[in-house]
Amino acid sequence: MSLRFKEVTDSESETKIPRPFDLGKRQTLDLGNGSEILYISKFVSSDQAWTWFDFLNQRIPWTRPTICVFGRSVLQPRDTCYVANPGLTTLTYSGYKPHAYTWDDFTPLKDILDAVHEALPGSRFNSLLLNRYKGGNDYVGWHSDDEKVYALNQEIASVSFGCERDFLLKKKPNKTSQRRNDEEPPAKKSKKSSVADRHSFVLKHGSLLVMKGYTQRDWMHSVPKRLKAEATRINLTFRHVIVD
Ligand SMILES: O=C(O)CCC(=O)C(=O)O
Ligand SMILES: [Fe+2]
Repeated sequence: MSLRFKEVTDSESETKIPRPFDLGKRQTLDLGNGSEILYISKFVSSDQAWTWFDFLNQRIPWTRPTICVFGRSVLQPRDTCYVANPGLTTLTYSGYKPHAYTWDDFTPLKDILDAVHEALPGSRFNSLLLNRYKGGNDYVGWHSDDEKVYALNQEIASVSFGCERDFLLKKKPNKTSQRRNDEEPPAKKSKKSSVADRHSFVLKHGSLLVMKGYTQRDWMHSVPKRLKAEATRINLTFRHVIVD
């Protein structure tokens, strides 16, 4: 059923290819209706992940922009930076248009992108949103990455470094799920939706989480405040802006 993980060990790639990447255990979570989460807890070794963390923490030109939420201007509760292939449509989210740096500005980002492409055959990401959470007060609220520049079924690959944080998923109350649940008797309906419509992951240092299929159309995600999480976390979400 949808709550169970399927585990696959890709031990061949570990022994044959010398690299800092350990694609050991892959877990998949079927969210239903064409949405799926893939999680690789040891995507990169801890040492490699700390090397990249230090580079990103020190060298990325982090900014904390003012964004517009429900018509009000607020300081975004985390630092951010954006990198994209030249010539792509400009990204706008919450009324904010981040400056697009190029991959050449930060060479290690190309290495991380290569590692992600290698782990996800067939993927071709062309942009990257970086987030830095400087402690448990920093967060990202419930949202979907469903801006017009992305396809409805775009895959997003999320790499985490530093402090572990909870990543939550919540199903949108959409028509698709309504139609499916209409076939159930009312008592069973509410119980079923409360169990399977929320999931959480602890995103580890050096991990890769992939939101696949229609996850952005049908689900929301968040990284909530966690007052005990004192250390800094850096997260990279690789995306694909539609090219006409
Ligand atoms: O920090 C994370 O794990 C998620 C970030 C995120 O959802 C986003 O940048 O859209
Ligand atoms: Fe997101």
